[in-house]
Amino acid sequence: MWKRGISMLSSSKSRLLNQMQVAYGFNACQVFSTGLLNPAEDAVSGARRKPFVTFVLGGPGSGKGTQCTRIVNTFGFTHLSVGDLLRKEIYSDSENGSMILDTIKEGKIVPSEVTVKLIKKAIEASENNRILVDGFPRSEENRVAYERVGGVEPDIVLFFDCPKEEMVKRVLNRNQGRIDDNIDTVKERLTVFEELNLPVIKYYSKKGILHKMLFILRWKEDEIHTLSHLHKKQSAYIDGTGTEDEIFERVLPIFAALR
Ligand SMILES: Nc1ncnc2c1ncn2[C@@H]1O[C@H](COP(=O)(O)OP(=O)(O)OP(=O)(O)O)[C@@H](O)[C@H]1O
Ligand SMILES: O=c1ccn([C@@H]2O[C@H](COP(=O)(O)O)[C@@H](O)[C@H]2O)c(=O)[nH]1
Ligand SMILES: [Mg+2]
Repeated sequence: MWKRGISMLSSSKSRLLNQMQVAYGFNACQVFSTGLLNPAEDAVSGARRKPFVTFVLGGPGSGKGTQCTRIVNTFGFTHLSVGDLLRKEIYSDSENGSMILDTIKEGKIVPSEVTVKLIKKAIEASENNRILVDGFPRSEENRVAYERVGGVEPDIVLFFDCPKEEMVKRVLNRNQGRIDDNIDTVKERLTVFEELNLPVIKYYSKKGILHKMLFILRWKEDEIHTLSHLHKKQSAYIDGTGTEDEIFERVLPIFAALR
């Protein structure tokens, strides 16, 4: 699968990968073949290896899905968009379908037991050891429920920071027919993000596994100093503004060690 991926690389992607080789000292082909060498199961014992999990966080329209696609193409991760997993449930006759539909329409958060079960199932079904979990955990309750079931924390947490006005603009221009891409739901999603998701981001920041620091700048200025003072060493800034290419340039160094 990865070999086929390489042959399908467009010339612009190849150029970008070559630039990466120069900038970060690794070879794009190595990255793809590492995907082959990093299956979910141990080659000798056949036992399931601990997945290498990255949580991708950010407000609505901050560019999580867009950047996940690039990380997948470059570093051989499997992308689990939790929003997409939930949307599939709506159309799959699941007992929770109508509850999920209502919750998404309202911009609220689906109960942890539902999302954690879906994530666990998707990780177990993946043949890849590298997993991007996009859009989860949305709340402290989500985070604790995931840790209780999985027994582990994520290896990396990314946070795409974006001003509210830009996020709203992107969501309203998305044009993918999502039922929550309207001004009323977006307003609610922003409120939920601020009240329930920011505490999760702050938690990971304190643990030193958050690859983003200056988010506080846009949300709670008084806390910038404390957090950046405590966690300067472990943090890398991902500003979610600018072009998709510019943002991906900020993401690349975080995964460069994964050869
Ligand atoms: N850097 C960018 N500049 C302008 N538009 C962008 C940028 N990155 C993504 N977009 C566009 O903004 C919209 C939202 O992006 P995306 O779907 O990746 O966000 P998201 O964080 O996954 O949002 P959600 O939480 O609602 O799923 C898409 O239409 C995407 O094409
Ligand atoms: O962990 C999650 C993830 C998502 N939701 C609900 O889905 C929508 C859409 O999610 P996107 O990540 O923007 O695709 C979100 O607003 C929530 O209603 C959730 O409850 N829990
Ligand atoms: Mg998304």
